[in-house]
Amino acid sequence: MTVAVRFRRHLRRLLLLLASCCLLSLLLSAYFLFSNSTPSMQLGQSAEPACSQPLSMSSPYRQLPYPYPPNPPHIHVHTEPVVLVLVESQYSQLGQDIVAILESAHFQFRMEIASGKDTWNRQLLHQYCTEYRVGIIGFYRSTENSPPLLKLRGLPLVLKTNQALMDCCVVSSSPLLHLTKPGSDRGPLPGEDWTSFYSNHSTYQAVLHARAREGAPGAGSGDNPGPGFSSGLQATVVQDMGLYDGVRRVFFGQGLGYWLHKLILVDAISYLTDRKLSLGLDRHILVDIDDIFVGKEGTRMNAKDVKALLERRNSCAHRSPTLPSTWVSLGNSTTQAQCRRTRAMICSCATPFHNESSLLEQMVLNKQFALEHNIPVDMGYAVAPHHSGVYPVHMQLYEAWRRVWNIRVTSTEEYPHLKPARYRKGFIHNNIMVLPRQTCGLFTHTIYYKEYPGGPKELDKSIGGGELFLTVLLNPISIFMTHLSNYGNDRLGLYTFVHLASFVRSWTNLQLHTLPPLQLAHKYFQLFPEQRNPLWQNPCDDKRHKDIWSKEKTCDRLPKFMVVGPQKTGTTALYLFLLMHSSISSNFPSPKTYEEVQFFNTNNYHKGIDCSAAGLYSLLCFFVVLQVHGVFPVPSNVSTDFLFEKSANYFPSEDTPRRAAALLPKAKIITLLINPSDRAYSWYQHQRAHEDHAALKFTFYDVISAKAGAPAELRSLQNRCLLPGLYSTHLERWLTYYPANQVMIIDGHQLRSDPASVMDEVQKFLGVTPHFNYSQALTFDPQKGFWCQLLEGGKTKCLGKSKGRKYPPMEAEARVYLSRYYREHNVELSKLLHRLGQPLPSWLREELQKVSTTHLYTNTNTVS
Ligand SMILES: Nc1ncnc2c1ncn2[C@@H]1O[C@H](COP(=O)(O)OS(=O)(=O)O)[C@@H](OP(=O)(O)O)[C@H]1O
Repeated sequence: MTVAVRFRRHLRRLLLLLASCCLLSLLLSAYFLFSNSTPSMQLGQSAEPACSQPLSMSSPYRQLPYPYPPNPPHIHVHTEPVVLVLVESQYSQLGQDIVAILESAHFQFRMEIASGKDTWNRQLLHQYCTEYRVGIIGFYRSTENSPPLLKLRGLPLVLKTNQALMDCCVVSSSPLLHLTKPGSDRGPLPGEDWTSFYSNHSTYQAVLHARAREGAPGAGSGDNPGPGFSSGLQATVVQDMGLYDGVRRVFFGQGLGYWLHKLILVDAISYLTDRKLSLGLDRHILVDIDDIFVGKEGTRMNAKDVKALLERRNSCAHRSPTLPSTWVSLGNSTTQAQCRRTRAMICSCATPFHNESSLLEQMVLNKQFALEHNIPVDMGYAVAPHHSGVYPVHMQLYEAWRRVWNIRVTSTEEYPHLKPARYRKGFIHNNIMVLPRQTCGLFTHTIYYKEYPGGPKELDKSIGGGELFLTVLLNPISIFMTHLSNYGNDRLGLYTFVHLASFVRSWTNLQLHTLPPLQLAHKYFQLFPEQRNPLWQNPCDDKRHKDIWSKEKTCDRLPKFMVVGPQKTGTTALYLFLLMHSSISSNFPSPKTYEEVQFFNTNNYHKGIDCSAAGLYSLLCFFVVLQVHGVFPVPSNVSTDFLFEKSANYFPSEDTPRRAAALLPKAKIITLLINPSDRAYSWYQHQRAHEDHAALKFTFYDVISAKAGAPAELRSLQNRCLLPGLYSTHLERWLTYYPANQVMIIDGHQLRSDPASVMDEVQKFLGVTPHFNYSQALTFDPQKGFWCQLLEGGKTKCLGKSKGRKYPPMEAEARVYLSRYYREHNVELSKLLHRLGQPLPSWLREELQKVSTTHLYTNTNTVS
């Protein structure tokens, strides 16, 4: 199949999905794609962001399927708009620039590689956009081969290519403007490959104008570009108000290399989505001043510098306030020696983290010093030197901060990683709110404007539409770190923020504010509640994190694979069989959860991956620290040994796959499936054995067929019986986070009847050596009725009496009910297994057989 044919099919499927979602949600969306063009248009230079309907999976837990799922849980129900970005290649610079903006603005998007030369695609997209009122943003960039003039196919718009332009200005009457304030940017525009637009149709209005550069062809020629354009000026960004063919569009006459295009792009998305994807006008900024006590002699602030800082701050605060107030965070000495010498206010000192008492001792000294010198001690905000202990998290620091300083807020640029900056996030750990910190280019060693790395122009560029400006534009809350020396000498810190505020004020309608750290942090997590819970990563995957991760900690002991369940499918048998292999080991049992760690789906996760008394059950504690206490086997060889954990309730957990993939992206995942009806029944019997009140009181049929108004305990038992059996839904979730070749799906019935052959497959899947011969090591125990470990002398070691219980067979009525209940899910599972190239287990074939028999029966009935 050619790429074009495949893309066409893919696109058709995608659009059908989007279309059906539009109908479902009745949300209008915008959808941007490349403009269609004359035959000479090069899609290699085009990339199109498109807004469409949202993707969000309905949770099977939110709606219990009663009596049969009204909406099968695999149906996508869209609730938020999504941008669809069509790029010609994944290496497209323009595509990457667009994605960077969408990510920074927290707009959901989906990227597709598309060939715009295909007329069929264009027709399909046009039809889609017209029908669902989806807007289009297109970029046109001239090449050497572009004809000087060309007409856009199907639209009354003419393009003039390869121009050198100057003096760009924002057209004040453009209805597209939201963040952007009209203004003029004097001087030449970057590049000589600009395209401008002309039209006689009133649907087009200019958004940006420029003039031909003096001496360039066409300069001063007095073009008449059309009714929506100013005579003699070139329109380099135009908006189509949809009066011609019903589709609203915005066209850019170049990529996003020019800073003003980035600003206009954000407004264009907002305009075409009727403000559904839009940034508010408020921006909060906090500027920390660090290294108060440790600046080199001669570079520290003097009294005049302090006065200048305060004056500037007060004057700006008076005017609306446009220059943020600064909240001074003192401390952060670079070494412990300096720390001791200066006893700075919040000098937590990088080492030694493992020694909580010495950390506490030093903090107490620092606090005393602060109190003696009337330095405020009640801000609840601190930063750590080099981000040590904040991320990756060291419990000792968090504890000491809380106990000595009552710290409630900190900031770091390390979570989840330093780069790319736009991915930085916040989280809350141990009741301390950690905010993302942004970079502003003022490093400790940068003292003079003229010595700015790369030259002063670099700083001015960053302020004037570059990185610093974009940080403020795209983040509702920005925290910057500066250093004392930046406010002495030539006062580069002041220069930077005063100019930044003035640039923001001249080009945008943004309102700049500041707040004390605690209020700012509350605001941050109100805006981004989804960031509250952290997502732990492996500290050894990032060199910077590894460097600040305490020396006595190691990442070698993280699991290489996980048995994730679901419960009652034979996970304990698999666990026992795996441990018989000389290269495979696991955690030792815990008093509460026996062999299961249950880290990712319980409160243990919130304790973090660091080990302390509080984090006793955290994963790394199991795999790292408990070995210190002799609880965990020390591996003989880290690279050939296979550590694993088995927690059977991971399988249906919403959070686990995401959390596991963040910490253990390379881990292999093993899941076992038995007939979901048998699984439900086994769970019910398990609960009876544990004297669960509802399980003892109600029959199995009562449980599975309980209606919406049934008692809570009954409904809860029903959920736990039925929901883990929605296999396709749960598997799809795992497959969103792990590639298919890292996931093994075992037929649990086969494990029960022929464990040796299953264990051979498992060994192959894991790549574990040496090969272990399970057919010699396992034997069928007729008394137990299951396969068990064969011990020396012919004795057997079987699982305890809670595995392989004796109970009456399931009633026929319940089986019929459950077969119907799981019918659709089993069909979905068969499709999924087919997609993965996996054989169907015999229980699934039998269930599918029932489906086709029922269909036949229904059809016959209908005909007769
Ligand atoms: N070799 C062997 N020995 C004992 N039991 C075996 C074995 N192989 C599979 N099974 C089946 O495993 C079922 C228990 O599954 P789990 O271990 O996953 O249960 S749990 O979720 O950990 O409680 C258990 O379910 P019940 O029969 O309902 O007790 C068994 O059917």
